[in-house]
Amino acid sequence: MATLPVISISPYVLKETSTERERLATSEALHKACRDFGFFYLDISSFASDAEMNDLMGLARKFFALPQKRKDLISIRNEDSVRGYQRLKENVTGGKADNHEAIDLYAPVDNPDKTKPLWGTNQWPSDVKYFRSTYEAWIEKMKVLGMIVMEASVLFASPPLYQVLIPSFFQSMAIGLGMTPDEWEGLKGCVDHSFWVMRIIGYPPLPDDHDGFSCGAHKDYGCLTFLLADPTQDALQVFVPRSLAAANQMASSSTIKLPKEEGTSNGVWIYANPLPGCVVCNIGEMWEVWTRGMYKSTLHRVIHRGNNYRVSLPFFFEPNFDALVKPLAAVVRAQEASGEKIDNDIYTPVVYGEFLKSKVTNNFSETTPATARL
Ligand SMILES: O=C(O)CCC(=O)C(=O)O
Ligand SMILES: [Fe+2]
Repeated sequence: MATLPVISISPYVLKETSTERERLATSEALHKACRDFGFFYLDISSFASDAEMNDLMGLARKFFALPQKRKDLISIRNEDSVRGYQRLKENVTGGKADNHEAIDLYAPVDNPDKTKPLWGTNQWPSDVKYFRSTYEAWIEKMKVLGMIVMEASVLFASPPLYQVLIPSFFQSMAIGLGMTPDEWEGLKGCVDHSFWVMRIIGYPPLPDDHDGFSCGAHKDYGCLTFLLADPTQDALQVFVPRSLAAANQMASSSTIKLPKEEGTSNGVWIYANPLPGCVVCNIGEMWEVWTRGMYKSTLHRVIHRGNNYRVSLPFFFEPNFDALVKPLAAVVRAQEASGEKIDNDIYTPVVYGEFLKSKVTNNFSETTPATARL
């Protein structure tokens, strides 16, 4: 059975030795995957080693194995209610407690003030040696990867348009979604101080009587997610419209009615099991706004019923906190040229930080869980 697309980023990582044809093939594959699924495997073996990834996993496991009291020392309740450690079931998605615990780290801010949502200071476990330095190094790498993938994916978003309108740029690598170089600079300026998020998540097996999921169905908020997960099988599920799953011969774990935010047709949940050397990559809601729906931000969830303790490490490469995210002129040109009818009201401009705040401040009180999705 087919899986989500697998795309190697190595032609962009090893730019000196790759050919333009290889880079274009990667760009085209990224564009198609973002357009069709919003989810794919990114082979990063040319960019990060197995040893690095294993170290991150090992440190996370050491932290989660600590006594509850030691973990609570860095509780989100000491801080701005999002930075730090959340106990099992403290995270809520769609009104239901998620069966996971996690450390959440956010981009550091100037003049931190923990009374302001999202504006506190990160909390690092002092009980696990090398935790901070190892994760800081990984975060720096993921920021670089974010920029590489952004540039690589915008290249091919509407090739026919840029071949027709700006043929002189056809050989150039800086064109993007039919973007002029200035437009690409503008988009880069929306992500060059990414308000990134790193989550270190631990999932005990989901009890049969738990009213909810390991992580309930949601879309990611921002730009690009790079998820490194341990080898546990059949935990992360991605929602794919039925026709697309059938056309790609994808196995489904279950069939359900499409969730209401996705429309009314049927869809299936397919597994996104980890592949060696790869992160699972998906796009967040800001890409949907930038591309007026050309790129899909896809629902996903985690149901971990196995009997091991699963660890996953998503890094969210997000827009700048103050970035104004609005449909890209190049996409509007492409959609108008193709005569596509787009409902503009769905994709109204949004300042990323405001959008994020509205997502995470739903439940800022002592008695209710501190963070919530959807
Ligand atoms: O643990 C996973 O596989 C996915 C977690 C996730 O989707 C998230 O934290 O946004
Ligand atoms: Fe997610």
